Amino acid sequence: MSYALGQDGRDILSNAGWTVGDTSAHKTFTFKNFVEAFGWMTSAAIEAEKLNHHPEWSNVYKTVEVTLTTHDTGGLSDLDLKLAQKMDALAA
Ligand SMILES: C[C@H](O)[C@H](O)[C@H]1CNC2=NC(N)=NC(=O)C2=N1
Repeated sequence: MSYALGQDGRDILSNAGWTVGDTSAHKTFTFKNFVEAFGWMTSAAIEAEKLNHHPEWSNVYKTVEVTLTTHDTGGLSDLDLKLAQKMDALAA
Protein backbone atom coordinates (compact mmCIF):
# COMPACT_ATOMS: atom_id res chain seq x y z
CA MET A 1 0.00 0.00 0.00
CA SER A 2 1.07 3.54 -0.63
CA TYR A 3 -0.42 6.91 0.05
CA ALA A 4 -0.14 10.14 -1.92
CA LEU A 5 2.73 12.32 -0.78
CA GLY A 6 1.68 15.53 0.94
CA GLN A 7 3.44 18.89 0.88
CA ASP A 8 5.64 17.91 3.84
CA GLY A 9 7.01 14.91 1.97
CA ARG A 10 7.49 16.96 -1.19
CA ASP A 11 9.46 19.53 0.81
CA ILE A 12 11.72 16.80 2.24
CA LEU A 13 12.50 15.61 -1.29
CA SER A 14 13.09 19.12 -2.53
CA ASN A 15 15.42 19.93 0.37
CA ALA A 16 17.37 16.76 -0.42
CA GLY A 17 18.05 18.02 -3.94
CA TRP A 18 15.27 16.30 -5.85
CA THR A 19 13.39 18.26 -8.50
CA VAL A 20 9.79 17.68 -7.57
CA GLY A 21 7.06 17.85 -10.20
CA ASP A 22 3.34 17.19 -9.98
CA THR A 23 3.63 13.43 -10.40
CA SER A 24 7.35 12.63 -10.16
CA ALA A 25 10.69 13.53 -8.63
CA HIS A 26 13.97 13.65 -10.49
CA LYS A 27 17.63 13.69 -9.49
CA THR A 28 20.93 13.35 -11.32
CA PHE A 29 23.52 11.31 -9.42
CA THR A 30 27.14 11.75 -10.51
CA PHE A 31 29.86 9.38 -9.36
CA LYS A 32 33.64 9.17 -9.74
CA ASN A 33 33.52 6.62 -12.52
CA PHE A 34 31.39 3.92 -14.13
CA VAL A 35 32.16 1.27 -11.51
CA GLU A 36 30.97 3.57 -8.70
CA ALA A 37 27.83 4.45 -10.65
CA PHE A 38 26.96 0.88 -11.49
CA GLY A 39 27.81 -0.34 -7.99
CA TRP A 40 25.39 2.24 -6.58
CA MET A 41 22.72 1.13 -9.04
CA THR A 42 23.18 -2.46 -7.90
CA SER A 43 22.74 -1.50 -4.23
CA ALA A 44 19.78 0.75 -5.05
CA ALA A 45 18.17 -2.02 -7.11
CA ILE A 46 18.31 -4.36 -4.11
CA GLU A 47 16.65 -1.72 -1.92
CA ALA A 48 14.03 -1.07 -4.62
CA GLU A 49 13.21 -4.75 -4.78
CA LYS A 50 12.87 -4.89 -0.97
CA LEU A 51 10.38 -2.00 -1.14
CA ASN A 52 8.73 -3.49 -4.21
CA HIS A 53 9.06 -0.01 -5.67
CA HIS A 54 11.16 0.53 -8.76
CA PRO A 55 12.89 3.55 -10.26
CA GLU A 56 12.88 4.80 -13.82
CA TRP A 57 16.55 5.39 -14.46
CA SER A 58 19.31 5.52 -17.02
CA ASN A 59 23.07 5.41 -16.82
CA VAL A 60 25.69 7.02 -19.03
CA TYR A 61 29.26 6.42 -17.83
CA LYS A 62 29.38 7.95 -14.32
CA THR A 63 25.98 9.64 -14.35
CA VAL A 64 22.66 8.12 -13.34
CA GLU A 65 19.40 9.94 -14.06
CA VAL A 66 16.61 8.88 -11.72
CA THR A 67 12.88 9.56 -11.91
CA LEU A 68 10.63 8.36 -9.13
CA THR A 69 6.88 8.03 -9.47
CA THR A 70 4.22 5.58 -8.35
CA HIS A 71 2.54 4.03 -11.34
CA ASP A 72 -0.16 2.42 -9.20
CA THR A 73 -1.41 5.81 -8.01
CA GLY A 74 -0.32 7.98 -10.94
CA GLY A 75 1.71 10.31 -8.75
CA LEU A 76 4.19 10.70 -5.93
CA SER A 77 3.69 8.47 -2.91
CA ASP A 78 5.40 7.68 0.37
CA LEU A 79 7.22 4.85 -1.45
CA ASP A 80 8.94 7.40 -3.69
CA LEU A 81 10.12 9.27 -0.62
CA LYS A 82 11.38 6.04 0.99
CA LEU A 83 13.27 4.99 -2.12
CA ALA A 84 14.71 8.49 -2.58
CA GLN A 85 16.02 8.44 0.99
CA LYS A 86 17.60 5.01 0.47
CA MET A 87 19.22 6.20 -2.75
CA ASP A 88 20.59 9.33 -1.10
CA ALA A 89 21.96 7.34 1.85
CA LEU A 90 23.67 4.89 -0.49
CA ALA A 91 25.23 7.74 -2.47
CA ALA A 92 26.50 9.58 0.63
C1 LIG B 1 2.43 -5.55 -8.39
C2 LIG B 1 3.47 -4.61 -7.87
O1 LIG B 1 3.31 -4.40 -6.50
C3 LIG B 1 3.42 -3.27 -8.55
O2 LIG B 1 3.46 -3.44 -9.94
C4 LIG B 1 4.51 -2.32 -8.08
C5 LIG B 1 5.91 -2.70 -8.49
N1 LIG B 1 6.82 -1.56 -8.54
C6 LIG B 1 6.37 -0.33 -8.70
N2 LIG B 1 7.21 0.69 -8.86
C7 LIG B 1 6.79 1.92 -9.05
N3 LIG B 1 7.67 2.93 -9.23
N4 LIG B 1 5.47 2.20 -9.08
C8 LIG B 1 4.55 1.26 -8.92
O3 LIG B 1 3.35 1.55 -8.95
C9 LIG B 1 4.99 -0.07 -8.70
N5 LIG B 1 4.13 -1.04 -8.49
